Amino acid sequence: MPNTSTKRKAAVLVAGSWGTALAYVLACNHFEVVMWTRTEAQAKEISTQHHNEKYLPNRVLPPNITATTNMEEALNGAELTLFAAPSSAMRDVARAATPYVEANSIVVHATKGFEPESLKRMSVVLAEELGRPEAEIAVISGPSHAEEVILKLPTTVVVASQSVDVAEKAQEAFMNTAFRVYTNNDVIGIEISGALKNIIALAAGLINGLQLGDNAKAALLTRGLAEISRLGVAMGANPLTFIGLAGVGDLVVTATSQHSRNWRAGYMLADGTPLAVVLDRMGMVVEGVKTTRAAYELAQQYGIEMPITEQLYGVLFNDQPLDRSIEALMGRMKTNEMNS
Ligand SMILES: NC(=O)c1ccc[n+]([C@@H]2O[C@H](COP(=O)([O-])OP(=O)(O)OC[C@H]3O[C@@H](n4cnc5c(N)ncnc54)[C@H](O)[C@@H]3O)[C@@H](O)[C@H]2O)c1
Ligand SMILES: O=P(O)(O)OC[C@H](O)CO
Repeated sequence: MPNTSTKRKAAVLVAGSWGTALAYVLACNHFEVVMWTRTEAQAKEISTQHHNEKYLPNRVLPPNITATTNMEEALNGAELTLFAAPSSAMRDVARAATPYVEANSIVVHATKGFEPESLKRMSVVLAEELGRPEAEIAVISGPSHAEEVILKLPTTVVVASQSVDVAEKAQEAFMNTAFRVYTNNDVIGIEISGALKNIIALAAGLINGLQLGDNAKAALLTRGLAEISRLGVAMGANPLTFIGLAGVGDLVVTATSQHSRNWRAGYMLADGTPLAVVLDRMGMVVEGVKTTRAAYELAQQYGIEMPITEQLYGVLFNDQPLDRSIEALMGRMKTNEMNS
């Protein structure tokens, strides 16, 4: 059915905390936003009660955000299509959406992670499923907790695409006085920094939980950024991206905020709570867990040293005691700061 409305429409797939917060930004910018969600109950809650209680408790959504479980209804006539699924679900969501994404719709994703088995970046997964050139896909990333975006607290992010036109159209759609959007063309760097900072945020939660002090936290962030950049550059990123909003900006906000699910998961792990119990208690996606495995494997593929990732991998997946990990990091061979 052709969309005869003159209002600009955006589709947001799916309705987790980040999809909902970005839907709110678009709604503030006068888009008619239709979210796609898996369950009728959530679609009804959003469309009729204007709440998404599980993912953004106590927040009222404006009436120009509705939700549906019908993919065609969500995507029909949308000039912008935003994918905000967890990385492990991106391919399935994209595959279900593919027949209905408008040919001229700007495609943006907001996901911070890699596809678990293939280790592919999200724009690669989307390009494969949607049958679009990678160059036409944009990623939105940067220091941005949904809990603050929904309160209209000042937030700055980056939209990256190899296509200047796509990046500028996405910038125009999202930007407002509470939500400042920069453009960038380094999709690889933006996607890698957004994914890998979650590993360091998990480790930061552990450091806080173990009360290892501010010196340790500062060292973690700095050396964390060094290993993120090393892998990123090996994968084709621009090194300068890592000192930008999606790099150091997002690393700081995720590793120092109690809003962060990754930080909170690390904090809970510090007292010995098993990973499965932590994830169950969180009830929301903690991308850093799967990303630790992905980065560990990518580091081996690219021959890159990532000592923090390696130690966290041991803690998460091989029951390595935390004190052994600290010893291993502090007892590494003497080296030059600029080497590794
Ligand atoms: N929450 C934030 O502040 C924030 C900010 C920036 C980026 N992100 C990124 O956005 C992505 C989504 O995170 P979130 O915070 O919205 O997660 P969330 O846990 O709040 O919500 C996840 C949503 O995905 C849905 N979902 C899960 N598996 C699915 C599947 N197989 N098919 C369809 N739907 C599925 C869930 O029902 C839920 O609605 C992550 O990559 C995250 O790193 C989050
Ligand atoms: O809550 P987290 O840990 O998934 O982090 C949220 C955002 O990525 C912060 O920019």
